[in-house]
Amino acid sequence: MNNSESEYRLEMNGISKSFGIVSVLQDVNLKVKHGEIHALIGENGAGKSTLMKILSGVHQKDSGQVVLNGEEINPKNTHEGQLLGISVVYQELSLVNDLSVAENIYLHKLGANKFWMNWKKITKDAGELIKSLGFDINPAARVRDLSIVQKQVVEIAKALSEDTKILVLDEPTTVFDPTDTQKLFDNLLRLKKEGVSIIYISHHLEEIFKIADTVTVLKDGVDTGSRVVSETNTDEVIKLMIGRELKDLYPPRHVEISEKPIFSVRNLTAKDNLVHDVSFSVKAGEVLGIAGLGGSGRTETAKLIFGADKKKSGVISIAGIDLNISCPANAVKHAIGFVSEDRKEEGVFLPLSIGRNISITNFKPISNKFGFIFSDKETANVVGLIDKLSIKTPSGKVIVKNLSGGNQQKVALAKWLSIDSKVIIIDEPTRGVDVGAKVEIYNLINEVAKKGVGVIVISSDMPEIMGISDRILVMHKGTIFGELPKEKFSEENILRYSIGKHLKS
Ligand SMILES: Nc1ncnc2c1ncn2[C@@H]1O[C@H](COP(=O)(O)OP(=O)(O)OP(=O)(O)O)[C@@H](O)[C@H]1O
Repeated sequence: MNNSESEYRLEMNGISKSFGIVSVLQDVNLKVKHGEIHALIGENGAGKSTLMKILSGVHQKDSGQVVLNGEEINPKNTHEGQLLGISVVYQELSLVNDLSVAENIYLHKLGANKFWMNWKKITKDAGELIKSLGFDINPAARVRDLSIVQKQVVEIAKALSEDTKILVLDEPTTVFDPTDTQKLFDNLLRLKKEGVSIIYISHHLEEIFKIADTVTVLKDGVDTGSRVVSETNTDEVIKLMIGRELKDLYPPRHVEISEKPIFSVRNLTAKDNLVHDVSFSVKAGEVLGIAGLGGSGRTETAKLIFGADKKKSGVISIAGIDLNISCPANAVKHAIGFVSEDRKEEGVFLPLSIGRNISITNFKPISNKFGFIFSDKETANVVGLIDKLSIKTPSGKVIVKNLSGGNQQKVALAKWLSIDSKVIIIDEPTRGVDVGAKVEIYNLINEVAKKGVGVIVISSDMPEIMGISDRILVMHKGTIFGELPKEKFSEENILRYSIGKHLKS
């Protein structure tokens, strides 16, 4: 059999890559067949995205060989990668906010020798492409005005607007609810049938066992093995990933919950009415989960509380005292913390160091009365948190932009855990975070609750929200539709409330 008849469409052989003195990939092999879904998994910072960036032309390898359809390739940039049929949907959305959906999808077609495009036709094509994926988004809308779920769909449509041979999806479902995830899977199975090879990166192991044919595991820049999915199991895969067995994904909670609420909202209604009549309270030490489908108003409720969105009416109170929260700075002053779901836009400052990001919410302990920051104090302040959250970095001085996605998420979290909040709202706490680090984040949530903080966790991850909450509120159409005490937790009950149905008696 000569190379061009190989059973593999893609072979990445012995790939190594360093950034400066940091070695990120060492002698990595990845072999992907025609028309298969190949999962690529590993802890945060293991090198998954870097390997895919070498494949697509963003980075150049130091050594090794990439063979596509029997021919060695060396794309120098993403445009060359695209011409070879390699399309990547990155974890960090790369859309241009001020352009329309259609312009974003077809922008790359404006090559060096093309200055004019028929935008009317392109808008129509973009609409059809999105519809063919089973979603409904106005192709003429500005990307800035889309929800994060819609932005992710546009990213996927953009990747498919080319003649794609290899489609790489880097954690595509982190913003999706179960219905959207299923739609994506249907599309992937269709593409697979059409012969497209799909490389699927995810920290959700259940997704891998649902749709992937093969799985390759990376650990600290080395591939620790590939397995046929039907011949392996979760325990084996976790062991390849973290080098040990994992006992409790959801650590047991030993936290005393107060009698009285520490935080409450009454009849909270947004100026645009998209969220209306939301009333609930959280007790000190309690972890309150908020579930619901995308667009049900979970994140919008958090933003209203935090003063990031304007409210029409409603009362917010801490320890029984009514507050007037007009803006996020005001919310922080009243000891309300908020970890946003949109890491890139609102969660971290990418050009700043880890240390500055963590201390930005609270400069007082590390600055003098004129506001000068003592950088040694700042560094000392963050070292503990870096350690606690296992943020993979040589030092707190590293620029956040250069961290892996999951480690950026940990920085976003550490930023808020470093201040003394009375209530903290965490929107999708483990988005993009590997299974080992998830446990560390859950432990930290328990620790924060133990200090008497009321913790509100918004999550689309059903096992997670059931695993860490004391009580779950379910939102539907902008308001709270139902409340589940621990003994009523089940995926079915959450889903029923999410779609506006009552529980079966
Ligand atoms: N441009 C860069 N400069 C310096 N270091 C980098 C750069 N890009 C990535 N790294 C480092 O390379 C390592 C691997 O990162 P990568 O993004 O490939 O990990 P990952 O497996 O995709 O992680 P995650 O699951 O968190 O997304 C990390 O330690 C990261 O900090």
